[in-house]
Amino acid sequence: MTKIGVFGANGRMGQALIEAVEIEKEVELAGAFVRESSQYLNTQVKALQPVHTSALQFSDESSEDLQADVLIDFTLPEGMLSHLKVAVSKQIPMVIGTTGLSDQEMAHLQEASKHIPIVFARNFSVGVNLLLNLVQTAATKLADEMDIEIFEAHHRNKIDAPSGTALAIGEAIAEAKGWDHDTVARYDRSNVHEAKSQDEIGYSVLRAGDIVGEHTAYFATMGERLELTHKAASRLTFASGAVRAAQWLKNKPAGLYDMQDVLGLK
Ligand SMILES: NC(=O)C1=CN([C@@H]2O[C@H](COP(=O)(O)OP(=O)(O)OC[C@H]3O[C@@H](n4cnc5c(N)ncnc54)[C@H](OP(=O)(O)O)[C@@H]3O)[C@@H](O)[C@H]2O)C=CC1
Ligand SMILES: O=C(O)C1=N[C@H](C(=O)O)C[C@H](O)C1
Repeated sequence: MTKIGVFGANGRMGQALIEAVEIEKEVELAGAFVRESSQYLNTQVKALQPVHTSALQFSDESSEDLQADVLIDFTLPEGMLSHLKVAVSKQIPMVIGTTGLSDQEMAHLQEASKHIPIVFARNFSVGVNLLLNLVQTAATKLADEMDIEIFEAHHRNKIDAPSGTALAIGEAIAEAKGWDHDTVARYDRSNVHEAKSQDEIGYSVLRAGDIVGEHTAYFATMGERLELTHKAASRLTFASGAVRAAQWLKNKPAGLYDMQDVLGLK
């Protein structure tokens, strides 16, 4: 039995994680953690998530007696970093899905992984992790004069853009091509008054309504176009993947792992 603690437990992903823990038989909820200032502190977890049957209450993430076999964080970069400090000080493995990290924030995460095992993934679905392999095949097998573009669509409340997944797809393509991603990434063409070059990766973003998460990598040339698309229909997909990662991580040595390690896709 793996005891799981969920940070940001009142958030969209926090709620999906609680549901995923409830569904999976080999795990149990050790804690549903919210900020000290949260209106949900000390209220029943099920008041927010009606399908949840646990009698647990939301508890304070800064509490001294916070305990779990594995902690899961899908919050914001600032919150994730403070949760990471807690995990390192208590020597608890951590699964992290928070996106929008700066290079400096990523460096903190890498440093922490010298002390505890961490799974960090910008997408916990099986499909997207397979897609990361498929785009590398397309990038290496297709002719060099392909235009490469990545499109992503998410719900109106998503803060970071492009999505972590879009960037992971772009980085996978750049790696396969032997390109430096930061050099070839093109986020905005509004001031570029010239034709598309074939050694760049263009990104475009849509934010609307309740879209859970859609990503397409385009490989296009004269006369044909290959589109590799993934569509997530429910946040439970990501949450179940994170719970699976937590079970996999429980007895691993310190280090930085990703969802492809968990799924054996490397
Ligand atoms: N890797 C993956 O597969 C996926 C990753 N994500 C990522 O997960 C993250 C969360 O997404 P989502 O659930 O939609 O967002 P929500 O806004 O619904 O939830 C964010 C949660 O983080 C908490 N939080 C924010 N700032 C802090 C802080 N400084 N300290 C402590 N807690 C904080 C919020 O608490 P409060 O309510 O008190 O503000 C809330 O509980 C995003 O980065 C998103 O991109 C999402 C889906 C899949
Ligand atoms: O914020 C979201 O919702 C999602 N975020 C992740 C990302 O940035 O790629 C994963 C998923 O697409 C949903």
